[in-house]
Amino acid sequence: MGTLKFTKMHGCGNDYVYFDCFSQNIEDPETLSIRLSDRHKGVGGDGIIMVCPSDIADGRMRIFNADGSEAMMCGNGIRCVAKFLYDTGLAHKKHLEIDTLSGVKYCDIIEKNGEAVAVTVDMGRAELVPGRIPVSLPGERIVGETVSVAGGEYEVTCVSMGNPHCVLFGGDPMELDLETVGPRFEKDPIFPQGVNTEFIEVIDSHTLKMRVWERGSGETMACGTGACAAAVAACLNGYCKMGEDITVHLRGGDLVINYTDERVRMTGEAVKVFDGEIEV
Ligand SMILES: N[C@H](CCC[C@H](N)C(=O)O)C(=O)O
Repeated sequence: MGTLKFTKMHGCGNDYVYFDCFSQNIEDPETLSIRLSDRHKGVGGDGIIMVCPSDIADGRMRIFNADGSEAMMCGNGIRCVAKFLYDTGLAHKKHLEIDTLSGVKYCDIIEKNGEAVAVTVDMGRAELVPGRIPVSLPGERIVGETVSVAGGEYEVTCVSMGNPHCVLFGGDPMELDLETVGPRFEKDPIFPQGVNTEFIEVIDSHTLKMRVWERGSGETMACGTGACAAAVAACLNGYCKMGEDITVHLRGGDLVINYTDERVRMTGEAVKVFDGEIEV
């Protein structure tokens, strides 16, 4: 038996248990994520995130959903990883490079009184080719297409931000029975690796309201890659304009997204809640 030091952090209420893996090792992160994500018997969170050393960047992020599955990318998580590296001195730099399973991402720290309070992330290019999302549908891209999915006919736009997203536009997402419809999208066979699903109300050409059902974690208070996918989809469907800032209102807070052909940029908070130790 031993102990692991952790830091609880969140971005817009999307909370994870973070581990400094420069100085400690985690044998079985899948099992640990399932155990610690439990909000009654564990620490509580949407998963765990390991902050690891890297030969090619200032650090490397590994993220595990609450069900133990490892994901390719996490937008709220990478902002907190940047904050962790900056605040702890592991990489006390305003411009940080963080390696992920979907490549190196570039982060700019926004600091106040010597601490990182928010981060701007270059999330890279949005991927629209169905086979690379992946989604098993014909065509060069899936934008505003009505398809049979989740037991019904829905108009969807599919985007990868390193992880798969399915975006739908409609009325107030707070009126949705997300517990019922979310898993139906997540597990639908047209998404061979599962999918994160965003339900969007367009408020105006610069503002979206979003609710999300995340692959491997269920409803979360926010999803950074999901907000990026939603802004990309809003531009592709003509609700918003490329190159202009789009504010996405999520249940846990706001993110500002800017989408161009070359890259998607996201800005949002990164918050430390507490440090702790856990017996393993
Ligand atoms: N559930 C996601 C990973 C977490 C993404 C989300 N929390 C974010 O902030 O981007 C997946 O399996 O692709």
